[in-house]
Amino acid sequence: IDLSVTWLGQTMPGCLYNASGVWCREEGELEALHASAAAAVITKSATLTPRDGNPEPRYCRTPLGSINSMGLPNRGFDYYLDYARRYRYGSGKLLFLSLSGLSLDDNCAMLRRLAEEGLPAVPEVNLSCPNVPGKPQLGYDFAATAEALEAFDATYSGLYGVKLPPYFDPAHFAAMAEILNRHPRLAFVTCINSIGNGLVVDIDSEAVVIKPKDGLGGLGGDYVLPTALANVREFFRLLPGKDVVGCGGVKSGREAFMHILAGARAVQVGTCLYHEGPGAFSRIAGELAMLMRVKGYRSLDAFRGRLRTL
Ligand SMILES: O=C(O)c1[nH]c(=O)[nH]c(=O)c1Cl
Repeated sequence: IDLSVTWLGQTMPGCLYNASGVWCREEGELEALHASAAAAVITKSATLTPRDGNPEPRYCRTPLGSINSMGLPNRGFDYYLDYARRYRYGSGKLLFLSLSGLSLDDNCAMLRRLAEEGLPAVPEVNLSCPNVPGKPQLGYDFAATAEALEAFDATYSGLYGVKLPPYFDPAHFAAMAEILNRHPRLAFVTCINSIGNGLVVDIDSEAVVIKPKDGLGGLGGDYVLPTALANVREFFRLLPGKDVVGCGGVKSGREAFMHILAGARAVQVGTCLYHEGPGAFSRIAGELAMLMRVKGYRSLDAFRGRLRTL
């Protein structure tokens, strides 16, 4: 059973890695991911300067997944760039740097700095952080997204990707695809980020469960799987020549299989990784391999994007 993935001009040993934000803010966490069965590593979304993020409690586990309003706590771009300078690319495990500047200038400054280093690390620009008060999600502003991508192309000459928020309407899928298809070096989109601004209520305390934004936060886990699969399948259809990375609701080989069937090139794990730790990657990979064996598939190419309609 071959779980390897060839994309971005490289071959990584498997198809699973972490969702940005989870188990990837500190170097020790990143090293634990690299040492695990994860096939790649992506860093916590970086801002130009370090951030403490929102007041706690800002993350809560629920029976169906998670809610978070972290507020972009991170060590700042230089910390992750330094890690990228020392990363062992020879392992075959790709390194992605997630960038989430608080302005277009900040995103371009980080892309410019990354371009100057000429490192194999691949940028994934986050268009979808839902938890910085006063900052609407760029990915829901089509004009601003179009402007940003023009600036990214002018700043960064390599391949890059974007992390998209979930969309919920065919007109929005079409509008975003029309914009994304203008950019040949935009090699992949990662679908989806958390479903923004959910509200979890604790009926015993009769209160919300996180402090920021009066309890509003991004949802992950079982809550988001059908929405994640829809975004993967729609953008797989609408973005010829680009890769789609599936993210959302993956907690076993079953959901990883669904994402790949929907068209995902590779699959990220967030909420499940937060709760289980990096051991989740070998478990999920083993379950996926077993599923493929039972179904008679020897590689991911044998079923990627083959979701049947009725
Ligand atoms: O609050 C966060 O840090 C956060 N939380 C999310 O669920 N997605 C994001 O992209 C970010 Cl940047």
